[in-house]
Amino acid sequence: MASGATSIQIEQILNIQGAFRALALLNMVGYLFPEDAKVSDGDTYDYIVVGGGTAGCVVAGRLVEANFKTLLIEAGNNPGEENYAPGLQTYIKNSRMDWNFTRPRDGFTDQCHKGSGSFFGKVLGGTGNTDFMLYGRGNPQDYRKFNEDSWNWKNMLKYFRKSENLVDDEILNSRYRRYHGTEGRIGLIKENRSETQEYLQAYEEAGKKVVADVTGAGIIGYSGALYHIAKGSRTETATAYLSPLKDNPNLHITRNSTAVKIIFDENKRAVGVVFVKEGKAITVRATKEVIVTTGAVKTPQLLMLSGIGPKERLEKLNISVISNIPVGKKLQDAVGVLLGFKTNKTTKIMPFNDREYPAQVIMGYSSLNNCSCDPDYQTINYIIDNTAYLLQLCGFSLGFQNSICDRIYSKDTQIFLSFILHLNVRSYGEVALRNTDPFAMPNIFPNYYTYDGDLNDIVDYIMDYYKVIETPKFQSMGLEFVEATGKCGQFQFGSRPFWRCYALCMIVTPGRYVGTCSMGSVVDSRLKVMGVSGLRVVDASVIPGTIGSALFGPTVALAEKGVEMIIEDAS
Ligand SMILES: Cc1cc2nc3c(=O)[nH]c(=O)nc-3n(C[C@H](O)[C@H](O)[C@H](O)COP(=O)(O)OP(=O)(O)OC[C@H]3O[C@@H](n4cnc5c(N)ncnc54)[C@H](O)[C@@H]3O)c2cc1C
Repeated sequence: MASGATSIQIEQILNIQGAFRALALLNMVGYLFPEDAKVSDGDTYDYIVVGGGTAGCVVAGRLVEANFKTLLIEAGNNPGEENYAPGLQTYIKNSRMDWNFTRPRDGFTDQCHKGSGSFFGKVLGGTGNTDFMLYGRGNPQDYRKFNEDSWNWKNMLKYFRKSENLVDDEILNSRYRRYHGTEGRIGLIKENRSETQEYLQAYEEAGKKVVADVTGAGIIGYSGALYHIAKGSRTETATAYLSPLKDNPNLHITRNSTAVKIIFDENKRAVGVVFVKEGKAITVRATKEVIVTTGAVKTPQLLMLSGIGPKERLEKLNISVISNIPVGKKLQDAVGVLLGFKTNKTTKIMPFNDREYPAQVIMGYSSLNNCSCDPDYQTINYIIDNTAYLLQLCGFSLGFQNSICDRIYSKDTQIFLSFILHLNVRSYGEVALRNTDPFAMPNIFPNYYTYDGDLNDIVDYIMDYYKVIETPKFQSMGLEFVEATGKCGQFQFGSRPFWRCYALCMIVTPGRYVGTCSMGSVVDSRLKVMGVSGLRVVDASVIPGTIGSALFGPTVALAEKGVEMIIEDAS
């Protein structure tokens, strides 16, 4: 092990980020989007969409296509080159495009990390323009949590198909073809590199079902991952939905503009928004609706600052209550653990190609009960030849302490990482106002493992998954588990106390925040905010419980469905 390998890599990231900061001044991808709109106090639009992220760009784009004069208010600026080159994703964290949300240390789940937080996009395109680009859609069981027939899996499939443009012969020539779209806005690929095939074969020999595609028909099995990437470039909603409308006079975008309050008339109808740009407060009006799409952390904050939220909390801050509903209350995130393995496979030295995803990824769904069609846990498995990337991912993106990443690191041999994620956590957290300053971060309390059963489940899932690693094929590839924590050795290896200790230290929280404006308690099934009119929320915050995949795909589909309802209601 090279001493301090992780800290050297992190230093390199910081240097390169300095170069990206300078390049941002050139606004190199600015030509893809409309110029900033000149917005004055009192300007009126049909619709105001607050938040130009994953959902917001879909909503604004579709409204403009339907000939509505629409203002999109985005706190961030245009993206940069690093957003579009898949190999440069690591450099986005902690940059100008990161909200830098932090959460209080709980002393329990933060034993082995350098800080507590997650990076969410503050940029046109939002978190879909900064995320890890893995594509998923969840499973039918996840959509039962909506408790609304119109949002069940079968109905959502229409919007997944509508949004997707999948290019992959293996899937398109298989029985899974019918679950995917090929003419939508979001380009998708599945990489079929040779190393992936070898690992898939190992899963198959370990008794796992290997299929062409596990992204959501309730399949228990393994396949190569899908990515929201096309032709070597990240696909996301700003370029997909706004760029084609660049010259449309109905599309108005104001960047570097932070919405601070929604305005209501005496009938509790949302009629406008106040936002701050370059230190100046500007009030704009909507004749039809205000649509909030600022994501699972900022949407509850904006609603609460505007008087929509739990009465007792708002009154403590002297905010006049317009609608007493449980905004912020049902925060959930997926939670899981990272297992690191060394292998006996020599790394392939390949020239760095920023247009390629930096690792090969295999996605799997498993159930403890062999008869069940509903998966209990997901595994995301990274085959890493680029060992610099391993250190960047471990020490920077995931924020583990450097000593942990140094233990997993191997200079010359391939590393295999398995993330095991709980698909049905029962712990709930909260997003709450810290104060009435709209520029202050809200308090984020994810409350991981406050329901102890979640941690016990994770231990079960690790023990179940570990049987795969012990099979002859994986052993012939030299898979050797790394006890990276350096502190769980006091327990007998493989025992429940061992895995419990390990899972707490090696906890991963993938930023799948949902539930803070949950359907059924904050919005109705048409995404209208309860107790007021003229206001909807259309983003990941309305999803009532964890989804069994990363959230970009589900959020795009949700936005397609949401904006269809908005347009229906306008006529
Ligand atoms: C670290 C991380 C990795 C992830 N990796 C993946 C992945 O690999 N694959 C995947 O499918 N999903 C991934 N996700 C999740 C997924 O990308 C997001 O959940 C999804 O994009 C959320 O969409 P959204 O529209 O709800 O919010 P966002 O896309 O975050 O959009 C919110 C927008 O509102 C803006 N905004 C916020 N407040 C204001 C305000 N007051 N005024 C004006 N604008 C405002 C923000 O700047 C942002 O642009 C990841 C998430 C995280 C945190």
